[in-house]
Amino acid sequence: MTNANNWKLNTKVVKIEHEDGNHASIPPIYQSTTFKAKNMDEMGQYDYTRSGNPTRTTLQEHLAKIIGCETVWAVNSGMSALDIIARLIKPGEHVVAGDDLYGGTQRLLTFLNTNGGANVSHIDLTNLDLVKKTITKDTAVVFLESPTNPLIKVVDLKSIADYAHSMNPNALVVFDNTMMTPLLMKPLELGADIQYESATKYLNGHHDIMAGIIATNSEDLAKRLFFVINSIGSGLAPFDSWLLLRGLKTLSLRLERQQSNALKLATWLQGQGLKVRYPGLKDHPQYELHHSQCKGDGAVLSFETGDLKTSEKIIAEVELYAITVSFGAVNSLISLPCKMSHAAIDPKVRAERDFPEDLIRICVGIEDVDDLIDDLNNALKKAGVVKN
Ligand SMILES: Cc1ncc(COP(=O)(O)O)c(C=O)c1O
Ligand SMILES: N[C@@H](CCSC[C@H](N)C(=O)O)C(=O)O
Repeated sequence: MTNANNWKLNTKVVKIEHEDGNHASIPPIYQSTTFKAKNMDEMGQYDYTRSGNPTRTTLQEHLAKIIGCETVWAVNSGMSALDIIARLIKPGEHVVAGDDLYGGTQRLLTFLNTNGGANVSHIDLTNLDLVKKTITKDTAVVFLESPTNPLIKVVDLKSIADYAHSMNPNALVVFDNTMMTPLLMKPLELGADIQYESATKYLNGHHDIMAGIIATNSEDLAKRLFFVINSIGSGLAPFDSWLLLRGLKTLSLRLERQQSNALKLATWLQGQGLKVRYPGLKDHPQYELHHSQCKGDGAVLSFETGDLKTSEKIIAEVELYAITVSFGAVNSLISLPCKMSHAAIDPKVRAERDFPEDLIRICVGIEDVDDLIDDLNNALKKAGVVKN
């Protein structure tokens, strides 16, 4: 009699089930393109790594347990995950997407829109009246992300999914859960048909691989998604699958420290009189909504200084934070989204969407929070934002 189904998520992330025949404690890396057939009529489970690989299977099954879903496919980046999902859209179909999605997501959806692949309406998904006006019986797919990167806006997944399905039972609600991870949010339980994540971020946690995951409870969707993955060859490579398996073991521990650091840093920044966006702050406009659908706040925050040059000076002066794009690694990062992660969005579009050019994004790591505050304090002083 096993108790495994009752294990808490903190346990499930650590306990990787696998069997390789030699009883290795850690899942081996099957760094092999091909697998031998017993004979010409019996191919066995694996033939070619594009179609399937045991290390990738171990990862996918492990993730399915963590997410609590039927199927997970591991692919070679978060963008690849989106591309695979987008191939389910038929030419000209109506797609509704947020106006504050990650820059790369916006770029791919814009490409689809301008190349006849889809008819995309980008709207403010925090406005439920607008959502109801825009989603119709002809809407085929709704793309959501929450909290958004980097404006930290929260969308009401359950209400939007219920409404989309009431208008069109076949509509696909697709949720990008990169910011929250399966530990803090369960999009499939809230009505999403497909959940995807850039595993490059928190799931791996060490900024040493690119990876994406796609999760669903629908057997039909799982098959259609696998058809695309196998056809275009976007399954995650064995070594990257192995690194992701390794990274996942510390996900819960990393997130715990990152979130506690993020809340302290956000509170401190707010104390300096800055406009801070973080869902853990009680005055976040969607604090209640966020906490009704998530178990934590993540570790990405952003703040405005009111002046682009001041923001640039702060970023130039920090010593501890790496100036890089991306988030979810164990070390803290700082960036200017309008010039870095979100440069792919036309500046005119950014302005229309109230995307502040001076917005600084911080992705909080696991360092000692006192050092993180000290370093930022020094930079704020040098930039003339604080006096002492
Ligand atoms: C919210 C979000 N979704 C998806 C992606 C794309 O993931 P990847 O970089 O792994 O392709 C990113 C960042 O790149 C992201 O921030
Ligand atoms: N040059 C890259 C930028 C990647 S941004 C990565 C990440 N999602 C973030 O928000 O920092 C590109 O063109 O995609």
